[in-house]
Amino acid sequence: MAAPTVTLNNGKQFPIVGLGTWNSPPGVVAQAVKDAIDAGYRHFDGAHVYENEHEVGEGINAKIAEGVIKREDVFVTSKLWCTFHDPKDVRGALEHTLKQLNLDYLDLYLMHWPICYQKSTELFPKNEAGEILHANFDILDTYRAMEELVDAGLTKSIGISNFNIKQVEYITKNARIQPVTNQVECNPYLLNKELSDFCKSKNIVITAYSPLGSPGRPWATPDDRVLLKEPKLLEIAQKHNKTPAQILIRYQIQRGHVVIPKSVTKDRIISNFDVFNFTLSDSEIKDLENFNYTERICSMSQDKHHPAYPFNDDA
Ligand SMILES: NC(=O)C1=CN([C@@H]2O[C@H](COP(=O)(O)OP(=O)(O)OC[C@H]3O[C@@H](n4cnc5c(N)ncnc54)[C@H](OP(=O)(O)O)[C@@H]3O)[C@@H](O)[C@H]2O)C=CC1
Ligand SMILES: O=C1CO[C@H](CO)[C@@H](O)[C@@H]1O
Repeated sequence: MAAPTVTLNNGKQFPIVGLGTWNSPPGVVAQAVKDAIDAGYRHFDGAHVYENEHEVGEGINAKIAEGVIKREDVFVTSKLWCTFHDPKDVRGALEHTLKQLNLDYLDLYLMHWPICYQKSTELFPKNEAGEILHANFDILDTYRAMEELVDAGLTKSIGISNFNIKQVEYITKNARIQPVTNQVECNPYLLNKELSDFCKSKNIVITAYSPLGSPGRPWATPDDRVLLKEPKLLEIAQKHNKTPAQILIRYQIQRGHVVIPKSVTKDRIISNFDVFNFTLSDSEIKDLENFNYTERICSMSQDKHHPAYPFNDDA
């Protein structure tokens, strides 16, 4: 089955379901990418900070070499990490990612966070007291350096991630090249309605990350509520003869979002893509949105004093 897409504000096609790759270990992720391509995925979400881009590229290139896909058939996303916000470091960061992926261009490059750190070989540079070494580049200056990457043909599109409404507005009002997406956490524990509506009004697609509640995140504790085990979700899944994960992925699609579930498990990779043959009713969606529990998985709380920290207005 051809991968269903949405049309971005620059006319490019963005496959609605992509494979997430955070916490996909080296030694495993190349096979996951290959399994995903065989299952019909044409969209891969990566980042410098995931430290596995070399293998993500290996998986993609293996399938190109086999003749299963051509480069132009897949949509490859990466993200500018917080240590490279200085406009003069932006191009080098993308070139490094392309080298890791062994690709000539990206389809989409996102500013991973509006917050930024001092340039470093460490991903999270810290002082001796263990505090993050923040930097203070204006997100618009960093974004303008990303616009030049489109001009240079190094990426087809650019976008943002973890930006709040004010930050999205600041970029859209001043950008020469509009961001195509804002990639943000979204699942029934974090609905992000206002942000989603605002982005829609600006013709910016929401890409929903941690759609399954990120059960494998490194800091999950036994006391955390587990989205995939919510009784109402299990009931809806049973009714449709679908898995709870398929219901959560379908929920994002019906909100008009693009969605990037991560898995390195072949049968999950396959079933997470089998979400285009059923529809949730309005009342089922209401039930999913009524779990009465709010959780932010990626809060980056160590950065809450940075002037561009996006979640200080959150309840
Ligand atoms: N822009 C940003 O700041 C962020 C972006 N992201 C992106 O979004 C992607 C997805 O989010 P992520 O936080 O990884 O979490 P997800 O919500 O996608 O959950 C992934 C976890 O769910 C498990 N899983 C996958 N499919 C199923 C299934 N069918 N049934 C049961 N369990 C399942 C996976 O296990 P297993 O792999 O073992 O099968 C893994 O432990 C990331 O991988 C990354 O690409 C994520 C966080 C922040
Ligand atoms: O994409 C992400 C996953 O992990 C990172 C932390 O290690 C987050 O900062 C980030 O948003």
